[in-house]
Amino acid sequence: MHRVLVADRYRLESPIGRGAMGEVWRATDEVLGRPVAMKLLLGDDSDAQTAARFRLEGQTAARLSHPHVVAVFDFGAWEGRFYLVMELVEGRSLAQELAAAGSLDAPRVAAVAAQTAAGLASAHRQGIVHRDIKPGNLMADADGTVKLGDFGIARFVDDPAAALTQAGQIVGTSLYLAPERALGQPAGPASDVYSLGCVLYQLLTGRPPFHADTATAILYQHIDTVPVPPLRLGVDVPPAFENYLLGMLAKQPEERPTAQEVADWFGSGAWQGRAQWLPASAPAAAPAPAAAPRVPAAGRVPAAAAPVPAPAPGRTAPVPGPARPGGPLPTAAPAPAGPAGGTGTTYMLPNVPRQGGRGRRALPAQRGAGGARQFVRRRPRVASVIAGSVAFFSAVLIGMALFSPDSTSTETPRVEIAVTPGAPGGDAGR
Ligand SMILES: Nc1ncnc2c1ncn2[C@@H]1O[C@H](COP(=O)(O)OP(=O)(O)OP(=O)(O)O)[C@@H](O)[C@H]1O
Repeated sequence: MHRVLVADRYRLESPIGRGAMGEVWRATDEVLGRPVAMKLLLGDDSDAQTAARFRLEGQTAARLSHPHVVAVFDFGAWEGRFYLVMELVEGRSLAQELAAAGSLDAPRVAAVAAQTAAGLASAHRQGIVHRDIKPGNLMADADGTVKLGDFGIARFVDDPAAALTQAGQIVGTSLYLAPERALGQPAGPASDVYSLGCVLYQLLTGRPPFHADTATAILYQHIDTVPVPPLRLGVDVPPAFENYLLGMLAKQPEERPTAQEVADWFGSGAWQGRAQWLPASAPAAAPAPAAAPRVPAAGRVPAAAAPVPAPAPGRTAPVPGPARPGGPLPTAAPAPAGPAGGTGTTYMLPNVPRQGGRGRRALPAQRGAGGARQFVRRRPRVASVIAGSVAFFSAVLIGMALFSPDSTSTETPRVEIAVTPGAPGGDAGR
């Protein structure tokens, strides 16, 4: 059979699969004599926006070099179509692994968590947010090593000009979409951590944390519904694992661990232990949260008997999200479901002006009108000290006003009431 040679170099061998943007082929790089994966952009390059997204995918992924990120080798155009040449991952995606097994056991999910988070952390260090973490974009090679692929809709965190989707749109999969994105805010690194939390939850339990008949209903759940702890679903998972996972699903981006913390924590084996609260957002030099008391496998608390930990104030367990925004959620315009599991959806959202700053700290909702309420909820002790101080100084000032030499009187201070001349009963208040 005559096989096509692309760009005088890549011999197409057999199709692997097809996604929203292109078809992926197994190919041979005839110059270097090695197998590769080649993604060919569907259609031609006349659609400038799609072509720009495809080009960005190549440029974005090419910046990354990490054992848990699919390497990108080449990018170009051939006969009016763009192509991307990638490391060939000989194995299957986590979506396929999940479909075959129904659910995965805790050690496997912990390994997926550690490896994916390590790849994600390397992207975040480069200022790149993936924005489409889902089982279909996690590929496992023959020995189970996970690689994060498809940076097709990633964009640089600090580059507003790189927003290649139409103004007012977000792209992603509703099943894994972070609450802040459901509210129309830009994706930050913490949004990827949330999505990874959703994926891990699904791998463990066999179902995503939120599911409903419509994408809009799922978005609401991301915003204000607390996920059911996996232990309550009868899943055999150590309490520490469950607790940490629920922390990744925190509604507030700043309450989630970073990707690097997730990688360190799962990589340390701490997930085998009893529940513990996540450490407060620590400076980079602080020890990783691996300090969890490690419980030998034989001494594990049986999952069914383990209590579900109560949420710590302002930390760890997901808190009910912010009240629903005043207006209705924007109408979802469903797109065809992707092959990787999940409802692939593009949502029309009102334009949210991007604010300065990067990543987790740049989300406008956390700085908005509800800031004082959120502060009180998160720092109740600090808030009560401030309130007490204000009350104390107010009392001192009132006392000074009432008992200063000019106004001091042995009589009970009188309350002056403004009386409208001629008003009946005008002195009734005395
Ligand atoms: N580097 C690769 N090595 C091996 N298989 C790959 C590679 N990249 C993608 N694939 C596989 O090719 C298929 C299509 O992948 P692609 O990234 O185009 O779409 P998708 O992720 O499934 O969906 P979408 O792009 O719509 O999110 C998937 O089955 C995926 O697992």
